[in-house]
Amino acid sequence: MANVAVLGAGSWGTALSVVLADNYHDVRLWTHRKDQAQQINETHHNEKYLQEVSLPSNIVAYNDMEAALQDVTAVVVVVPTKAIREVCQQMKSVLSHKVTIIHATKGIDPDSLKRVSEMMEEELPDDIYEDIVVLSGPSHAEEVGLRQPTTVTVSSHTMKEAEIAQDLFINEHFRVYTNPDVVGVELGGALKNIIALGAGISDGLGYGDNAKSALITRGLAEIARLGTSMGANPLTFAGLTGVGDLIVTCTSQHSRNWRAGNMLGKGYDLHDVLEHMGMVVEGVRTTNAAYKLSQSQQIEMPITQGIEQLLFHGAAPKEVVDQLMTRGRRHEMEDLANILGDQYSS
Ligand SMILES: NC(=O)C1=CN([C@@H]2O[C@H](COP(=O)(O)OP(=O)(O)OC[C@H]3O[C@@H](n4cnc5c(N)ncnc54)[C@H](OP(=O)(O)O)[C@@H]3O)[C@@H](O)[C@H]2O)C=CC1
Ligand SMILES: O=C(CO)COP(=O)(O)O
Repeated sequence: MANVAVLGAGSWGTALSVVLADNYHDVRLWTHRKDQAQQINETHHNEKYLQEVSLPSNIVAYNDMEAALQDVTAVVVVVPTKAIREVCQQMKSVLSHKVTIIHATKGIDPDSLKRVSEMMEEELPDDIYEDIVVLSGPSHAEEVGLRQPTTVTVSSHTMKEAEIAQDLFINEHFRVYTNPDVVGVELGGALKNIIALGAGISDGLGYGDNAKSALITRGLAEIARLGTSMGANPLTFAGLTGVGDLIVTCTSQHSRNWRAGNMLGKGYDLHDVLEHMGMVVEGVRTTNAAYKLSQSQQIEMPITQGIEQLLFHGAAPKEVVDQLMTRGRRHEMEDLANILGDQYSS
């Protein structure tokens, strides 16, 4: 059994700690809030996130990162995308031995346009890890915390590191696959949040299942279009971290992105929506990142473009839907063949 640090005591860090604790690892759940660490250790509940889940005694909360990282063999980073660089800098200042590093964050940085593992590689010295492992897939913390059946994928350039992560997490409730396509796994998990905002907006406007299915399907096409242009394998988007995560995030009321979109569709203002959520809604910043990438790579992403207009330029939800529905005519097979490559062209 291993000593594992989980950096980030939000919903997902807490749920992943439960999986690791169920596998008999000693889990150090690090939080940047001293009062939260104390509260978790006293009550064995995380009162702010995932309150209903009772935490096993082999999860101990820490506020001191140096103490949390002492003698660990693996570190799981689960903070919002915007905190990744800061947390890596803190890690770098106190970690001197080699560990397996896994991240479970889903986003793209709108300033540097980097994926999370790329930002981590920029911030961390390469002598403290072999490779960064990405953990992604359809996995709402609320269900994982209740030990409901869940499947995820771990990905790294070296299979050995992905398999170490697979061994740490896999159990009878939490099935872990491996996939070597880091770019595809990471982009699928980040970009689906944009489409989930769209699905929530559609539901908030009172549109039905036809509209949502259209968003999921055409959303997948634009995710795969940008993804393959950035080096992803198109097959990855047919897997758990592609269509799998897209389905769960667009259809589950656990999804923060869906819920935020739903309020936007009902006419609430973005600032008020984010205040109300009180948890990270990654799709907002990632929409801006993906929009900028689509512009620089000249990739057509009409749904992302519409959501960018709605979030940041005052477009009304109904106006965005009207624009999407009245675009020029398209040939579906040509679109799909373009994503898959020449061998599929008719
Ligand atoms: N929730 C889920 O079901 C899933 C989430 N994810 C991904 O996991 C990532 C984290 O999400 P989630 O846990 O749900 O988010 P939450 O909003 O539930 O929690 C975020 C946590 O990160 C902490 N945090 C924020 N900024 C910093 C910082 N600078 N330094 C240290 N800690 C910080 C927050 O602290 P504070 O309380 O002080 O704000 C909070 O504890 C996201 O990228 C999300 O997309 C992936 C799969 C499932
Ligand atoms: O990534 C998730 C499920 O796989 C969580 O999505 P939300 O951030 O929208 O809740």
